[in-house]
Amino acid sequence: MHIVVVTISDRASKGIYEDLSGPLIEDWLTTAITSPFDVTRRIIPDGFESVRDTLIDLCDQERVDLVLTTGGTGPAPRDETPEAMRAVLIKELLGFGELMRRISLDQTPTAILSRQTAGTRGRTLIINLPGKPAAIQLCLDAVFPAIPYCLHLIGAGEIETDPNVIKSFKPVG
Ligand SMILES: Nc1ncnc2c1ncn2[C@@H]1O[C@H](COP(=O)(O)OP(=O)(O)OP(=O)(O)O)[C@@H](O)[C@H]1O
Ligand SMILES: Nc1nc2c(c(=O)[nH]1)N[C@H]1C(S)=C(S)[C@@H](COP(=O)(O)O)O[C@H]1N2
Repeated sequence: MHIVVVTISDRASKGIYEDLSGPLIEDWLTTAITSPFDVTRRIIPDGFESVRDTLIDLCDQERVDLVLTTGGTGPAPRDETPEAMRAVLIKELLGFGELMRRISLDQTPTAILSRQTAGTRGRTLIINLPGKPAAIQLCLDAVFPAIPYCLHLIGAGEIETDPNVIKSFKPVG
């Protein structure tokens, strides 16, 4: 199970501020997943080509099972993560963005500004999270119960979670 966390931020990629969201995602995964996996992190600038080329490389060359991105989902001119996703995904999974926006509204009214989405390309599942560190745990707690089954359905690696942290749901039969 190979997982890659991609932080998408002009300023974090230039070292103007420290990337907090990428490490938060890695820590969350380490707490929640009990089966063998490895996780690597990348930090890239915002922008359509930057995000598209990174995601295609991770899916088609690196054959990563799960890609979690953070940042670039808002309405600002340089926020082009959703446009890049549209160029990369073969199947969009709209429920991920819908659930994360719904749950995030309890935290902030600006949750509706995130255009985060998810989907698959080959045997890779890609999920966007907002850039704000405060969004990470909330969004992962919300959507992760469905991720092991999704990975199973697309023929990616199998994943087990600690039921005290995340109860994965797998339909029987
Ligand atoms: N990866 C991150 N680590 C730490 N803080 C972050 C991260 N991403 C976003 N933030 C925080 O959330 C704020 C808003 O994030 P947003 O993604 O809108 O940044 P931005 O204004 O588009 O600029 P940039 O893309 O250069 O980070 C940032 O100013 C920063 O304080
Ligand atoms: N849970 C949660 N979702 C959130 C936020 C947040 O603080 N918590 N910030 C919102 C804000 S202010 C913006 S602009 C959008 C897009 O952020 P991004 O461009 O960093 O991805 O995510 C939104 N979703």
